[in-house]
Amino acid sequence: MIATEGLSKRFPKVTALDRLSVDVGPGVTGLVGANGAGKSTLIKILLGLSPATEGRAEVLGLDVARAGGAIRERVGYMPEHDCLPPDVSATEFVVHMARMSGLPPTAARERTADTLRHVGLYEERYRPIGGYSTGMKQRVKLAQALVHDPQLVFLDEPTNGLDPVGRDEMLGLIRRIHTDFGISVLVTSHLLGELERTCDHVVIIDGGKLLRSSSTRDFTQNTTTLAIEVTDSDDHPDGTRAVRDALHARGVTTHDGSGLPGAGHILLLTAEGEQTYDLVRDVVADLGLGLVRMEQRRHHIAEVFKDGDEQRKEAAVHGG
Ligand SMILES: Nc1ncnc2c1ncn2[C@@H]1O[C@H](COP(=O)(O)OP(=O)(O)OP(=O)(O)O)[C@@H](O)[C@H]1O
Repeated sequence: MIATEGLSKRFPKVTALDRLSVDVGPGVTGLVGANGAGKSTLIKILLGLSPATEGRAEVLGLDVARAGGAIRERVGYMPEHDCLPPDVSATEFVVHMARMSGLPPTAARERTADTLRHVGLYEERYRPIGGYSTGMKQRVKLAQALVHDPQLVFLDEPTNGLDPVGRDEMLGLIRRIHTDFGISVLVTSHLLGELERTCDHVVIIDGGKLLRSSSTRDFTQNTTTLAIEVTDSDDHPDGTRAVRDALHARGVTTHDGSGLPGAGHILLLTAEGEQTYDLVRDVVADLGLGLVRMEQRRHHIAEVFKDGDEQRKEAAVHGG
C-alpha cells in the first residue's frame, strides 16, 4: 500500500523526516509518535501535497512526486486540525466534497447519506456544523475522507479532543472501515495504547526516524514474565506472601504486580523454562493453597515503545 525509501524532509530549522524507509501493507496500520515526530509531514508527502527533500515514496504503486493527483483520487484524507466551514450542514459539506472528487450529483447525494449514517450522524446532519460537538465534527471529517470510496484512507489524529467514550467509538468506526468496506487505513496517534486494539500493524517514528515497524501481535507477544495468583487458607491467611517466601527460600526472586488489576495478590517472576512452572506448582501444592492463575504476561505496545525509547536514548548517550 505504502513504501518509502530513505525519505527525508528538512525545513530550515528542523529535520521532520530523517531517511525513513518503511513498507505498509493492507489492513489498519497505526503511525505512532510524539507530537512533532513527523507524522503529519509524512502524510502530506504521501498525498503528494508536499515534496520530500530526498528519498522516494509510493502509495498504491504510484510515485508521490509524479502522481499526486492520481493518489488523491484513490486515497481519502482526514486532516488533524479543525477545517470545517461552520455555516453549512454536514450533508452540504460532504456532498460538496464528493462532487469535488468527481462524483455526479445523484451519486454524491446517495454516497453522502450512506457515509454519514455509517459514521453515526443522523438528523443532526442537516444542522450547521458550527453547532456540533468535537466528536460530531470528527465524524464529518471522517465522512468526507470516505465519501468517494477510496482504497486507502489517511486519518491524522482522529481521536484528538475526544473523551474516552468518543475515543472508543471512533476507534470502533476506524476498525469497521476496514472490516466492512475493505478500505485500508493509516491512522496516526500519539497515544500508543489506543492503537493496540485497533491496528493490525504499528509503525513507530521518533524525531523523523523509524523506531520500529511490526505487526501488533509481535508487539504484544508473550514475555517471559509469569503472573501468579493463589488463594488464601486458614494456615496461610496471606497466600501470596506464603508463596513468595517459599519461592525466595528456593532462590527465586519475585516482584509484586503493582499496576496490574488485583495488584497485591499477584506475584511476577521470570520464567526460566518448564522447571519454573513445576516449581511454582509444587510450592503452591506443598502450602495447601489453590492456584488461581499462572500465565505469561503479554507486552503492551507502550512498554515496547518505552524500551525502544530507552535504548535509543542510551545509544545517543553512548554515541551509537
Ligand atoms: N511547514 C513547516 N515549516 C517548518 N517546520 C515544520 C513545518 N511543518 C512541520 N514542521 C516541523 O516538523 C516537525 C514534524 O512536524 P509534524 O507536524 O509532521 O509532526 P507530527 O508528528 O504530525 O506532530 P503533531 O501531531 O504535533 O502535528 C515539527 O518539529 C514541526 O515543527
